[in-house]
Amino acid sequence: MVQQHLSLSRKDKSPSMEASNLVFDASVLSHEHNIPNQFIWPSEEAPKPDSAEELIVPLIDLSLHRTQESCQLVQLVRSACERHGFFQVVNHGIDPELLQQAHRCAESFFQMPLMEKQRAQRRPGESCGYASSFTGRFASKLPWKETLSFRFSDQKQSIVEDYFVDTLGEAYRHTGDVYQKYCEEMSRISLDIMEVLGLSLGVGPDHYRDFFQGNDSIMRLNYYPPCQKPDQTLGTGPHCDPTSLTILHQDDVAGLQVYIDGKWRTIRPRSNAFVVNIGDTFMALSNGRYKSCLHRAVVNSRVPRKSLAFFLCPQMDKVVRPPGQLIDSKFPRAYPDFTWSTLLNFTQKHYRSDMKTLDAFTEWILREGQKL
Ligand SMILES: C=C1C[C@]23C[C@H]1CC[C@H]2[C@]1(C)CCC[C@@](C)(C(=O)O)[C@H]1[C@@H]3C(=O)O
Ligand SMILES: O=C(O)CCC(=O)C(=O)O
Ligand SMILES: [Fe+2]
Repeated sequence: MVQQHLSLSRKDKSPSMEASNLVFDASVLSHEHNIPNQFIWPSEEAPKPDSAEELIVPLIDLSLHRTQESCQLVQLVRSACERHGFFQVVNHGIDPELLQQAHRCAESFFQMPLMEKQRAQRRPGESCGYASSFTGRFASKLPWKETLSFRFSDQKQSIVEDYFVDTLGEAYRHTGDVYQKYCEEMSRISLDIMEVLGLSLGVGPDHYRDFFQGNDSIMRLNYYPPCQKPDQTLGTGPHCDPTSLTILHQDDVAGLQVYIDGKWRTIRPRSNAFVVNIGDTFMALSNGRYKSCLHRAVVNSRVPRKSLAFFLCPQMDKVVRPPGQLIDSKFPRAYPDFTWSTLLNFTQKHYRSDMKTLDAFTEWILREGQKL
């Protein structure tokens, strides 16, 4: 049976899941030269002052999928996903005006006073809402960022627009409409990418597309205010996304870094491209053939940085299990069956997502008998 609500006693929680009493008000802290200790990361995790080299990841022309030239695209995707799980998509058909509006609406939201943003305050244990850093959620290694997260469902017509109007009022209908359209576009290109991933793994174009039909995804607006000590903190700490596929658009400020061959490397922003990466759930769906790779976001002392992240997730109770064709003696079953609902709960209530989430989760479900 699927365990929907995991009850966790306090003693089960790791110290990093404890809350701090701090308030992160970016309008004050971005000018502060002495940043609070809770934002200072240990030196082995803090970014080095020398700038990271650029990581060149393949540019996938999405307009070529379902054409005779798709063969080349499929090969590029396969080699990127076997190596590190990062690639970019261009010619995706997303209206540049919609993209611009999505950035503008994020800018307007985050520039409002803290009190106004807190009307959408994220509640403990929930993955949606506004968070000014994660002061109420974690005690140390706090991220230098503000986020606004909300749910998108392929099956609920105006879920995003309703979220904005219900949480922030009628004045946010336009913003809600922009993100509703943006998420619909993200969902559309996710399914196209799923076709390419299916072909690249030899299971055909429909297998993963069908699996993610009716997806129940998470959209997150990330806002990284300037920080006067950018070498001591991180905007988003090192982690692998627990979700299935992430489609990220960065504004024109660099900050995304991927850990490859023992080094942090930057993926520079390109206004016409989305950065796509494989998450832990897709790694499990590919039976470990495709990598969910460690990445982070750094901050700078001069300008704010924004990124828009669409985290593709399956329906909550869908069983995450790789297709039979991907299980053989070279690739025996790598992870047990699980549901996205259980993994999401694990990351929100029990374990702070990092580079080891999937292994920690696997051990946990086997130990706790949360298996299906
Ligand atoms: C399901 C999710 C949890 C996080 C948001 C989405 C996908 C990525 C996860 C996250 C970004 C990984 C790094 C740590 C985290 C706490 C963060 O810094 O935002 C993670 C998100 C979260 O748990 O809120
Ligand atoms: O802001 C970025 O560039 C990356 C953010 C990220 O990795 C995330 O939100 O999961
Ligand atoms: Fe991420």
